[in-house]
Amino acid sequence: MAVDAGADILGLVGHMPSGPGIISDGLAAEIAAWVPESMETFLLTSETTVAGILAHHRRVNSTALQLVDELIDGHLSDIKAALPEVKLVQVIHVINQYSVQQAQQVAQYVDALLLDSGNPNAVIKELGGTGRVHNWQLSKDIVDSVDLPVYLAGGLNHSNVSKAVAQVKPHGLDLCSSVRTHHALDVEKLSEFINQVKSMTVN
Ligand SMILES: O=C(O)c1ccccc1N[C@@H]1O[C@H](COP(=O)(O)O)[C@@H](O)[C@H]1O
Repeated sequence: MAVDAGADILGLVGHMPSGPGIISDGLAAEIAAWVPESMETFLLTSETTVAGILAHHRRVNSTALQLVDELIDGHLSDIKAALPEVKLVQVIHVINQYSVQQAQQVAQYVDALLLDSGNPNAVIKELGGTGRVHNWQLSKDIVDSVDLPVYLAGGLNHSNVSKAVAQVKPHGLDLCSSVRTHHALDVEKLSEFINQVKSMTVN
């Protein structure tokens, strides 16, 4: 569905404490093996140890790992050393000025950053898929202060995406809630969003 609608990257959402798009590792592996080679597959993992992340990747075999939480043991460079061919994308949940420092600290160890609106400190952690917009000025500060691709996520939809792109100037966009109906991916909403983005780049 997402391939037909014109998406460049497929997000495969692993086990999460919350969020609408979770699928089993078995299904994620099937999708990762099936998509055209030109398409990237981002495995969203909430694992917080190097061993857990490597094991999750072994089960799915995606082209990239989207780390939606912070590591509690080991280091990002251990993951890179073990999986040099896999793109590492660290999610920064943009909350306050500390988020900008956090982004700057991890930037040297990963291939890209993804700025989202979760709350890892909530009783039930929110690690994405919230449908909420965050402070785009902080996101802009991050884009301006790191030298790697930065994706923007968090509450994006067809009516706010032009403003988001104009303000933050991200490398790419990621979204979930606004292209779903009754929790399932809605191809019409996704096509509408992608067409909106494509018309912005043409104009
Ligand atoms: O998609 C999900 O269900 C999900 C669950 C838990 C963590 C991340 C998840 N997806 C990521 O959430 C953001 C965007 O979410 P939204 O548009 O604000 O709803 C994006 O990075 C997705 O990859």
